[in-house]
Amino acid sequence: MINDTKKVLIVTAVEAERDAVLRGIRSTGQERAGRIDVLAAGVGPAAAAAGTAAALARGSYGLVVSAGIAGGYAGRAAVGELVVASEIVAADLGAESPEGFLSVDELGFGSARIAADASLAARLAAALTAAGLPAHAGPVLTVSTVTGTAETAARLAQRVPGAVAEAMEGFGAASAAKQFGVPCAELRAVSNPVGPRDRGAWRIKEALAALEAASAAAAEVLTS
Ligand SMILES: O=C(O)c1cccc(C(=O)CC[C@H]2O[C@@H](n3cnc4c(=O)[nH]cnc43)[C@H](O)[C@@H]2O)c1
Repeated sequence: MINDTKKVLIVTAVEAERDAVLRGIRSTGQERAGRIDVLAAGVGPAAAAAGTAAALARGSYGLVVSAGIAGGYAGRAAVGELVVASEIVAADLGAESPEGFLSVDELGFGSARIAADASLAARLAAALTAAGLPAHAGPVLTVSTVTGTAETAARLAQRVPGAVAEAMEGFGAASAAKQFGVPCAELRAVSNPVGPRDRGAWRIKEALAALEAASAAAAEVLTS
């Protein structure tokens, strides 16, 4: 925790993710659990931003963590593995043009990238690895539409070299944290490969179990 008088806010999309995070944190002890609030704010960047901003306005938090399940990019993060964001990238925020995609950075409207707290991200990845959980650090993309074709997967992987995973809330939570001057992180468990849509192949139970284990392993780093 960056400021030990303040609490940690973990933001998930859905209640199943929130419950997995809470199970993991509570397994490490009540005192630690009392220093972390976990909020299910809804699916997508707008819900995450609104929910995170409302919580930050109400409470006194020193860190925001976007957490949940995610799609993993081929060769970067496999189903059941964890990812820790080095940066959180709004990968589809911009404009199409005949010459290709233009990011908001190129359009001159701010930035589609928010850096995660680098020291925290490194300590998180190390804690997961030390607990025997496979973890990969790199850019985590935020998309408003779940990737469902090999073409889109390839395009996004090319747009953000080194991308390890995609989800739908990180940039929203991180934008709210940035507005409040609070550092942020993103921690996800991979439920599916990014690529041609096959919802039946999503391993949600396995990913939620990995998220629970990761939350237990991460609790000390988040609160110290
Ligand atoms: O049906 C269930 O039991 C269930 C339990 C937990 C979570 C879910 C979700 O559908 C969560 C949606 C959430 O997952 C993220 N996600 C997962 N894979 C991807 C992906 O390939 N691309 C983008 N986002 C992904 C995302 O953050 C959604 O909010 C269901």
